[in-house]
Amino acid sequence: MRTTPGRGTTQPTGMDERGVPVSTETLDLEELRHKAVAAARPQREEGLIVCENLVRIYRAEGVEVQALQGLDLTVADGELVAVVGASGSGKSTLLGILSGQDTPTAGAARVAGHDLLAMRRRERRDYRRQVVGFVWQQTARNLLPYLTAAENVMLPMSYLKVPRGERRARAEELLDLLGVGHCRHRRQGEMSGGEQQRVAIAVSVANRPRVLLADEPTGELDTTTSEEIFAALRRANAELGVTVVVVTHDPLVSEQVGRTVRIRNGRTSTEVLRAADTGDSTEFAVLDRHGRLQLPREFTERLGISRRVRLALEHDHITVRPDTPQPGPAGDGTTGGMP
Ligand SMILES: Nc1ncnc2c1ncn2[C@@H]1O[C@H](COP(=O)(O)OP(=O)(O)OP(=O)(O)O)[C@@H](O)[C@H]1O
Repeated sequence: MRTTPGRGTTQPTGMDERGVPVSTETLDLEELRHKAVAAARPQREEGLIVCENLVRIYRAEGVEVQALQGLDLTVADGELVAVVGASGSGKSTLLGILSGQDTPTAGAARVAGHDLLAMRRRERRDYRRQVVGFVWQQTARNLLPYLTAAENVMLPMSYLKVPRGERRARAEELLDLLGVGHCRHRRQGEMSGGEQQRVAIAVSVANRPRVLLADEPTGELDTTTSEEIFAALRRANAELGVTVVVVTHDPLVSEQVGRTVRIRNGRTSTEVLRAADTGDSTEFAVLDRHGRLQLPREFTERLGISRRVRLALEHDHITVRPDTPQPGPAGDGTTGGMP
């Protein structure tokens, strides 16, 4: 006998494993609860960094801003990935979450086995000291002005109580690796912007983090100096094995790194992969785990696509067409489409 939904009356219809009578309504609710939990549970994906359906909503003075709207991103151990996107697309928000400075509103984010939504204070502190390193855009923000370059690199190691001799040796090794060994005795004001950023990279990797996060590290630099910074990031990635995620506005970045991920409206939309041997780049649309993809605005505007499209499965591709037929280029009545 079923209960009437919403009435609050429950009729015993069976026994649970302890022999306690269970109503149909209880069973239904239990089942629904299990289903909801299973649906919300992210599918485990391999990767050093795994973001699934990441949402970050800011609330300020009664106004809500959805900075991340279900972002998926997987970065393998040892990768160097650039994140690009228009201003306000959510790049810094993503980096703030990955660095452990901010927590997402919903979704899942794991970095090197740390669940970024569940971290308590102590784990978060250790995570920020040892698992991730950070380089900011503002050169002045990365270094303490009254310390020399070598002292700046040694500082994070002192938090982990690394012996002084070891600290000095590693600082010198890192500064040499990044091409700024000549700056070891200089203070911030005695170095160029590019040198300061390379010292900042040395500081960020001093404690051997698994991940290096850089937010617009070339934002205040000219093109040549920017290339030096990307070369330093590639060096840190190749020689130290640190996984690098760099947010940038630099339009030429896809020539500097193997993988460039574009964020649009708080979600990953496209990726450019660059072949290591030929240097050829190919752009892909990103398909999320629900099969959703974002069509490039220039395509949809060109074909007047706004709310709906027609999909057709061909033997080796899918066509996406406007819901109303468009005249072909030669006025031949064929429809415009996107193979
Ligand atoms: N603390 C905050 N409070 C309210 N809204 C915020 C806050 N931080 C960011 N936002 C909003 O969230 C959205 C994403 O911001 P975010 O800084 O992540 O973008 P971005 O892609 O890094 O932009 P930019 O390239 O200009 O730095 C924007 O609409 C921004 O106004």
